[in-house]
Amino acid sequence: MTGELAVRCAGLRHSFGDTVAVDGIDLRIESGIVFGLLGPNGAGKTTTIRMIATLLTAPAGAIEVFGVDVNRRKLAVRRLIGYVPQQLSADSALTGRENVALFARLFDVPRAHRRSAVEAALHSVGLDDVAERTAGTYSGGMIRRLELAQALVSAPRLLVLDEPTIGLDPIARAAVWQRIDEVRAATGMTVLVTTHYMEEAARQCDRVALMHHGRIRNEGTPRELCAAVGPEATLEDAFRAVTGDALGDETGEGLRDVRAVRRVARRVG
Ligand SMILES: Nc1ncnc2c1ncn2[C@@H]1O[C@H](COP(=O)(O)OP(=O)(O)OP(=O)(O)O)[C@@H](O)[C@H]1O
Repeated sequence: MTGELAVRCAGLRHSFGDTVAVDGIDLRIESGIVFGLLGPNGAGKTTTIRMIATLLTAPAGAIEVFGVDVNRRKLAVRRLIGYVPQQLSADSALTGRENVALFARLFDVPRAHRRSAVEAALHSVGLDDVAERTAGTYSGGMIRRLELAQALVSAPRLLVLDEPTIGLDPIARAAVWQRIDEVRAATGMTVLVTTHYMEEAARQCDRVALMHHGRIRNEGTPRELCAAVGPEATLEDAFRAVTGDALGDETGEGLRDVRAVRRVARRVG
């Protein structure tokens, strides 16, 4: 580990009207790690990462990505980041290859390298064989891997994933993480992921922050956070210990109430 910071946030806030979504967050994410932002629906995770990914302006607070100021140099930051949103970002009418090529253009991959970058991204997620099929014919797990390829095509130093495995079966979830792990091993890419799958976070994340009502309530390695609660404690226990309630429920859906499907239904091509 180099000690270089991939992300630094200080005093980050955001409100939607009267709703305070993010209420003064400080974060330091070291380069090269997988960092998990955990919490129930409505905790403020998506709002936080959208500000880090330059998609939402931070009205208060400072954010730097690899030392670059997000508020002042949005375009420079965008070149460093691959972002996989919770909402569907693949076009079901385009082939897998066309979808990735579109992102290569959008993210300014130099024309001379575009074709090889697209092929490398498709290969890295194991979709080479189906690249000529329209995305509308893909399974949920394949769509998620296609979206990963879209985010990876610009060779980001920071990959930001919003609930990357929501609604996927265990095999598809494992496949998504396997691909992420392989790219990390090859490139040293940093990963920032939001999730409310606590077991997955315990397995995949080097460090996690527990978020509740717009604030970070605790941060550390999964092992540290669990050990602080008890010898047999899980991350869910660690979460309960800091929030003091039955796992959040900030929007009426509990932490355990995993939405069965992605927010936007897949169009069938
Ligand atoms: N565009 C918006 N307009 C109004 N309120 C919003 C908007 N986006 C988020 N909120 C509210 O801000 C709060 C934080 O939402 P956010 O989506 O950041 O939480 P989250 O932890 O990512 O949860 P989820 O997993 O459900 O997305 C919630 O109360 C939510 O209803």
